[in-house]
Amino acid sequence: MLGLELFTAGTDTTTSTVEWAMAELVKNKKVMFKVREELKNEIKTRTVVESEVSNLPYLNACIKETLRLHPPAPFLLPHRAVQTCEVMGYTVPRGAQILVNIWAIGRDPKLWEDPLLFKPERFLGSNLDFGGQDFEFIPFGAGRRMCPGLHSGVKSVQTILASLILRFDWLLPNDEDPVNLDMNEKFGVFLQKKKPLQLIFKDLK
Ligand code: HEM
Repeated sequence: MLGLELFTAGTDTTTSTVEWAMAELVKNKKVMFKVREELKNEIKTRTVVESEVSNLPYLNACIKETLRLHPPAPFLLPHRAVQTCEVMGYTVPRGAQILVNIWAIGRDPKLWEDPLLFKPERFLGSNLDFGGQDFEFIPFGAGRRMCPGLHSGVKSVQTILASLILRFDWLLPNDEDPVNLDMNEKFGVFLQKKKPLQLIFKDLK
């Protein structure tokens, strides 16, 4: 049972993050160029292994920026108040169900400059991390019930993206202009791309 829970909690979240990151990279050619350059400089093997992906600041900034704009669990998981408390002048009664809208927090113009733009640079040279301490950015939740799969999830996303970026050029079918790529979302427990991303991979050699 635990294995099944870990499997379901870990797969949709990880694949959704990879899909949104790929969509943003296809759409933002300059970002893709920079991330590919970083990977070419740092990774010398043809097959990327997990131990190689930890020191890739720009790739990591791209992953953070993806999770800011497209958190796979847009309301976290439902929580319940264990006791009555006051939050910003509101009374939250004991037993109330709490949904935290991290999708909206990630796009709040009071917290983020140009919130709707995909700008990984905003995370470079910043200590802002998804470890649950910075409440403006909690794609893995925070506190006792935060995601136990954070490290393995991030490692998987890093390794998958690094492998695909280094090895292939990514093209949209029918010569579609990436600028017009459909970025609409389908809301649910997990946030998915409404139109699944389709790409053609061309071997970079
Ligand atoms: C990019 C990948 C992932 C993201 C963004 C993500 C995000 C989240 C979020 C937001 C929560 C709810 C936290 C809260 O409500 O405070 C959660 C819970 C959970 N995640 Fe992940 N997750 C990811 C990968 C994984 C992986 C790989 C695993 C397992 C191997 C996993 C296992 C779990 C489990 C078991 C819970 C429930 C924890 C509890 O209720 O105490 N997750 N995750």
